[in-house]
Amino acid sequence: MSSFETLKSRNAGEWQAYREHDFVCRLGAGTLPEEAFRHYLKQDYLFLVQFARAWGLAVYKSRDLDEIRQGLDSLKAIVDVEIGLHVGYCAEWGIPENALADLPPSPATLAYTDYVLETGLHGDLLDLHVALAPCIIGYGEIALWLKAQPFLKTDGNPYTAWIEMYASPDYQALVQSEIDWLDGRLARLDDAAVARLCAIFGIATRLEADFWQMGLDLI
Ligand SMILES: Cc1ncc(CO)c(N)n1
Repeated sequence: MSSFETLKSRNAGEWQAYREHDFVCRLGAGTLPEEAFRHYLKQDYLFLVQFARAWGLAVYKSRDLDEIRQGLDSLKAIVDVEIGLHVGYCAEWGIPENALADLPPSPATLAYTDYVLETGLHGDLLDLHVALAPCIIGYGEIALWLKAQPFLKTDGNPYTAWIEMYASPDYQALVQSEIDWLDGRLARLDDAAVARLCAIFGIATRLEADFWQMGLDLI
């Protein structure tokens, strides 16, 4: 029987490269250049706006009211809470809101957001969730992974608030509900359908790793 674990284990190399990317390790060690983090934060604002659209698409791709409610809850959480927190967080890092609005997206941002939206547009609700899984579930796993690493710097690490946000019980509960939803859907599929979804998951995971790399390359 397939589950979220199947998507991960069949893309083990991609998943590890994403979770343990140099950008992530340097965040944990507190050695990431602040310019790299600022660049990442700005591009992540653009990502979150497209992420909100992806949940709008999930509402449209829904087949019943329960699915509509689930998509709507996620859309509202992003628009009302997450983007607001992100704008506040950017301000603390010296990036004013008006610097975010007409920012040009980096190629890595475009590649990732276009892939998610394109996958959802042409596929069904499960395709869209699988394309979003590395992002929703990955950040939760990355935060917990970092907290278990011997190189983690806790005192005076400027990135502690970021790590704690994704390690928080609130975020972890969101991760668990996404895993549960995916497990329920994946359990019913035949091998060919699972193989197709593994391919989507692998591409989305690689594009997430490219998003980290973009932070280091400052483009
Ligand atoms: C690129 C990216 N992936 C995932 C998340 C988690 O919401 C985020 N904020 N940004």
